[in-house]
Amino acid sequence: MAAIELNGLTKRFGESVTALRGVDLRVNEGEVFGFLGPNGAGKSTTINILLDFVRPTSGTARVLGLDAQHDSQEVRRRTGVLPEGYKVYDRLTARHHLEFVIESKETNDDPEAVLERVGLADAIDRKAGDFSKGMKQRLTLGMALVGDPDLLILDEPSTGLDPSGVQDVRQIVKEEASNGTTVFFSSHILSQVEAVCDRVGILRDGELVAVDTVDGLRDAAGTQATLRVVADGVTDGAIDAVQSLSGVSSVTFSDGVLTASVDDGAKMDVVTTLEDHGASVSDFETEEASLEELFMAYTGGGQ
Ligand SMILES: Nc1ncnc2c1ncn2[C@@H]1O[C@H](COP(=O)(O)OP(=O)(O)OP(=O)(O)O)[C@@H](O)[C@H]1O
Repeated sequence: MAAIELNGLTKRFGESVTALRGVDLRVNEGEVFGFLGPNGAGKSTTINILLDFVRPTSGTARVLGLDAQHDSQEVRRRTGVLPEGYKVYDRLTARHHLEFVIESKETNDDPEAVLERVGLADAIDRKAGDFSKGMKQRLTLGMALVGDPDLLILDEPSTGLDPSGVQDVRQIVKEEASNGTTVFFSSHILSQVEAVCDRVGILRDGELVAVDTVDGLRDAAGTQATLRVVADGVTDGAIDAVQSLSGVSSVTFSDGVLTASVDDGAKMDVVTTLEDHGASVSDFETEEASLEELFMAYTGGGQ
């Protein structure tokens, strides 16, 4: 069974805005899936349809094998959600917020243990209205974790978080996934997405333009890796020879380091060509295209 299954999902707002255009997507159970796209691409609209906060114009959405519209209560009971821009209740404490979710989900979580996980145990009896932006976000994440959900939907979970908060989110996503929870999350922090996701989907202007592992996206986009070679005795002739290799571009040499953009198969050609021209190579490394570069390649810019 798929944890999330979208078929031909289309959403129009009024006459002029089409937020989603026939999106088909299958997210497997237990998968950590990163949902990416520039501002306004349709990520939140998709998430809102999964939770029946928004109704699609056409197409279907199934969540945990249930119909997102007809079975929305059951979907929400089994799903933990961190919605975009959630407003806390200013006069209620962190404990009260959690008790509210624990009651409505009819679970027996310990509020203190949940807040411990999100780094907020010390503030358990403080009013949420006095919390910083990051503390509010931590509280909202804690609320999403209540009841050991089968599916976690996190819309921009790292908004407002400091670096240690970003790391906490990463850790929690990993823990949840290792317990079999499916995690579906949108984020503009692509290094974080790359670190935790099994697969990513890239939405552009309401259309899903890519769904794959990060490695698969690299292969499909044909992006080149950056190769750096530390070598002595590199002559102009050696540099020219490297430059003329197929699958190699943007060759520069300074301070004893030759840098080049290379296709997958051309890395060793660069090293052997340098050696054939009398250079002595002491070290080399390659850096694959980052998810950020891939994102740019698939969307033409903008996060
Ligand atoms: N309630 C609404 N009424 C009218 N238009 C809407 C509504 N909700 C979303 N839209 C429009 O739908 C499009 C997709 O918006 P959405 O919020 O889903 O994007 P997003 O990918 O989540 O963006 P961001 O990264 O900025 O959060 C945008 O053009 C937005 O203006």
